[in-house]
Amino acid sequence: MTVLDSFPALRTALADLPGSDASAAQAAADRNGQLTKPPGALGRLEELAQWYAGWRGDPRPTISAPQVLVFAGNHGVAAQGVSAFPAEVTVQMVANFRAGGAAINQLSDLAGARMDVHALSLETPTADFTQGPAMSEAEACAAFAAGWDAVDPGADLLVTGEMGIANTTSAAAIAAALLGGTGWAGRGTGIDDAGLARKEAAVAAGLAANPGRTGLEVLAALGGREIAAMAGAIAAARARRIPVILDGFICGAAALVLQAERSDVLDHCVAGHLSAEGAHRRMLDAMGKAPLLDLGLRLGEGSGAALAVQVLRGALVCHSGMATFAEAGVAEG
Ligand SMILES: Cc1cc2ncn([C@H]3O[C@H](COP(=O)(O)O)[C@@H](O)[C@H]3O)c2cc1C
Ligand SMILES: O=C(O)c1cccnc1
Repeated sequence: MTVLDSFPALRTALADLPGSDASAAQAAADRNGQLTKPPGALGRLEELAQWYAGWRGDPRPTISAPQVLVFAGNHGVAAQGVSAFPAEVTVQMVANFRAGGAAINQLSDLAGARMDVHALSLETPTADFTQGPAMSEAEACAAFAAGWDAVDPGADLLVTGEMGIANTTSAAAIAAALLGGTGWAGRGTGIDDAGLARKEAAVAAGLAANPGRTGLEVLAALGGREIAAMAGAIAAARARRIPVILDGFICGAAALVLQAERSDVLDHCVAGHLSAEGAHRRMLDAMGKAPLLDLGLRLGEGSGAALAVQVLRGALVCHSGMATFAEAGVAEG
């Protein structure tokens, strides 16, 4: 049982995470070189298949048990008028997820994924970070641990998604604190110009009220429970060698927190898509990740990542199912 009750304990857990299986990745690369296609003709699909093979320790893998995790949390900073929607929408959408009515329900079904929804203390929003830390260390650790424990050890692929009105403000503040610069706030649910100005002011106030923090301290100071839980789930997936497809801007903020703690911690993750939230590209650049899809989505919930499961599946059905030149009697170039 991994102990996750303090930041030092979380740091120990992150330091202990395993790496990819180099011999499985090499065997997959060798197989890729023998498949009936011109070298490199499947583009990024080839790289994806080898990456997945390495993490699963299987040179010829398939995806049979994907899991989609949706975490929900409420944010004190919503009181600053930073979302186009009221905070009650968070709990209402949790009911919608449970009834099967949200976009992520449809996309999880399409991906053949198990989908679990975890509502995290919705009746107790985080504190408004423009005034001080959003969460205590204990609260942040509890949410991280909830995310860690939510990962199905039998899953062979993980998508992490979220729901939390005002969480694009929280994600922007995390990015600003960890990466520096300005312009991290975007339109989120579709806020107007006055709202965007309030959002930028809230991010600036959050940084001023929570100075000099790094990694997990930033998560507690400016994050939310669903963001902490996504960070915990992404880390737990690596502990079990389960590859992760990252979703949009908010999921990206959770990933950034982990990266700030350990620079190579996201090696088991790919970026599912480029969100229409303006600063997502900058965030992905900082992670060194190129998105698989670019469809103008700005929903969250794990939606873009769930769609990208199909791309990864495409990579693996080719890699694992194709004939070699020798098997098919096709002449090599
Ligand atoms: C009906 C509805 C469903 C959603 N599903 C995801 N989000 C997305 O919007 C929120 C972030 O945007 P902001 O920071 O502007 O509040 C998050 O809950 C995110 O998951 C939704 C938002 C709404 C309104
Ligand atoms: O990219 C995201 O995750 C996102 C963008 C806008 C609103 N909700 C989520």
